[in-house]
Amino acid sequence: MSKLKIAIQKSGRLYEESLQLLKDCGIFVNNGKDQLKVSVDNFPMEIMYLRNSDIPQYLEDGVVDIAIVGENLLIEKQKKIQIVEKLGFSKCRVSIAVPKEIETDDLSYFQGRKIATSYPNTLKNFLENKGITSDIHVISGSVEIAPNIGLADGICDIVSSGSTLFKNGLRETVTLLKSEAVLAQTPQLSFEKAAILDKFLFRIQAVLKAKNSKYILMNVPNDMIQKVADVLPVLKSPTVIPLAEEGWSSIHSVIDEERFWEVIDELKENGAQDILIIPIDKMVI
Ligand SMILES: Nc1ncnc2c1ncn2[C@@H]1O[C@H](COP(=O)(O)OP(=O)(O)OP(=O)(O)O)[C@@H](O)[C@H]1O
Ligand SMILES: O=P(O)(O)OC[C@H]1O[C@H](OP(=O)(O)OP(=O)(O)O)[C@H](O)[C@@H]1O
Ligand SMILES: [Mg+2]
Repeated sequence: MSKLKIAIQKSGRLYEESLQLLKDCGIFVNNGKDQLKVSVDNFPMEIMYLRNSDIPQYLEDGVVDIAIVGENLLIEKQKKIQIVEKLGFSKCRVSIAVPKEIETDDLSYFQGRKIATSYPNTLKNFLENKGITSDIHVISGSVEIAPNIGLADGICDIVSSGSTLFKNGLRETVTLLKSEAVLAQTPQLSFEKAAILDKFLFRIQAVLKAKNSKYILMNVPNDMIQKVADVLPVLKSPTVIPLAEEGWSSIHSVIDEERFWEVIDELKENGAQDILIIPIDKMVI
């Protein structure tokens, strides 16, 4: 029987959340990461632990079928690889930064100047579109140090919290792109493997939907049920269960976590009390 080969980062920013996602999908990995190729007992899948930066090539060559990889890296490596699902973690952006004393945010500052980066293709395309010609200096890590050691006038690198820039006396000026972890697939997938991918994707989507949703329950006077139901931005219609106390009901529903904060005041104004918000483990709609 075929197994779907998935590449996961061996160590780094994507590693833990990638494994957690597999676990949330009910896919249990027995071995530690020192073993670079691991089989899964309860799902037709084989896991390969690889460097994030090598993954786009492996996908293109069909060495692996699918992978969890940084979206920015797929853009950088310019491979024709399809993103199957955005996974919502390892969110970051690729930005240009300058020493904080440099006051301009204008890209023309970089005309003829030197920029250090680990993402030369992304930067080159961006600058070309803006009509700027710079000297792109490629380094593979610790890019933020470059201006301090006189290696470059600015940098182009990943920014998340901004703390690495701050600690190195740099200031973010222009954002080139936003990125998050994605599930990507090789261009050619057999019929059998595509069917396994569908099953895996179904599980991933159930996990992702559950992450963004909460189970909500509250007590409401019976004459206010309709008004409260109108306020709740719910999936279908809420479940209404009578309370032991005459004239009151408990309303249950599922709500987007973000929307909850928008409607909480209106729920209270319409008589909702004892509002509980509970995490959901999986969600299949
Ligand atoms: N500070 C960060 N916050 C959030 N996401 C990040 C951050 N740094 C990197 N990422 C994302 O995680 C991915 C992996 O980054 P990481 O630094 O772990 O590996 P890498 O340097 O790209 O590669 P390799 O596995 O080849 O050593 C990046 O491509 C990016 O999408
Ligand atoms: O804005 P922040 O939250 O500070 O994150 C940004 C930093 O994180 C990444 O480096 P990482 O720690 O992955 O080290 P690396 O250069 O060895 O990949 C990136 O290259 C930045 O240096
Ligand atoms: Mg990194």
